[in-house]
Amino acid sequence: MKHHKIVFIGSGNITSAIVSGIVENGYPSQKITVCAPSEGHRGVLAKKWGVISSADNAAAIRQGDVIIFSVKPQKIRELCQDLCDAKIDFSNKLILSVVTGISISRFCELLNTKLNLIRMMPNTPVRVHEGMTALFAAEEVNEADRHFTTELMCSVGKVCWLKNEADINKVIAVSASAPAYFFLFMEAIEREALLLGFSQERARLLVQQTARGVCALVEKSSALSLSELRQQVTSKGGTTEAAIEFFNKKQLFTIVSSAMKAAIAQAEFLEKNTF
Ligand SMILES: NC(=O)C1=CN([C@@H]2O[C@H](COP(=O)(O)OP(=O)(O)OC[C@H]3O[C@@H](n4cnc5c(N)ncnc54)[C@H](O)[C@@H]3O)[C@@H](O)[C@H]2O)C=CC1
Ligand SMILES: O=C(O)[C@@H]1CCC=N1
Repeated sequence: MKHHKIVFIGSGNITSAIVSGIVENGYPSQKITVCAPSEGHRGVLAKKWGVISSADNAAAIRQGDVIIFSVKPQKIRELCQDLCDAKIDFSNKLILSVVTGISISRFCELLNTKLNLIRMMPNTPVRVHEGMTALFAAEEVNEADRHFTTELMCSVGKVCWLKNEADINKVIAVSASAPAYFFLFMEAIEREALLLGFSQERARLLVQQTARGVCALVEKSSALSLSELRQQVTSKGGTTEAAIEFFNKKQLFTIVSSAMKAAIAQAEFLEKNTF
């Protein structure tokens, strides 16, 4: 992989996960700058991974080849206004954005220029090189930039390219927000294990190792559907059946469907109402 100078604008959760993942996998830390107004997270990243840290977005962007926007959507307008005031030339840079709810056309409008922009929707497991990242590029983005972005994110997990920008909002519901759904489910099982009298350490082990085993089994069993794997655990008249029947009675599928629709609706709301 080419080692371009990468500048992250925003040093929060997802930047931290990507930076940790790519540096651990050999991306040279001195080719990475992390920006944020306050020392906090960027200081931690600089100390832990040896990346460069800066409070000056404009100066960092000027010397960067690849700029990754990684701030909350609510911050983007003010940020772009500052960058417009600084009269930055974006023409020879690859712009990557993980920002939810900001379309390519909106970004160009806010920065008042055409951008060589790829939207990325990663998830926090990039931290352990097991991320899932969806990508969408504007038509004019060249093959070399698409290739660099694919390689960068493949170094911390799997990548898929989307044909429609609108699918970014769907991917948020399916894979970007989804780690939180799995954590929530694990939390619920862990909490009940504690109430059943297991120690914190034992409860965590039981939940964690089960989740790990489930993922490994799913990966090894590509010929079986998820439903078939579930049925292999569920004996007629047995314990699992009793639990699954309860989930079904409470309409777990409807709950999950409504939750995912809520995530998509929020992405669409942010698209329309961030400004
Ligand atoms: N956390 C996640 O799992 C994922 C987040 N995203 C998206 O990534 C973006 C960032 O999310 P998080 O990292 O979770 O948020 P966060 O709140 O943890 O981090 C935001 C960062 O932006 C910085 N910031 C705020 N204003 C700034 C400015 N003017 N200039 C430079 N930096 C500034 C903050 O100091 C902070 O470091 C959001 O748009 C989110 O939707 C996308 C995929 C997954
Ligand atoms: O909750 C959020 O808005 C971001 C987008 C995907 C994961 N976290």
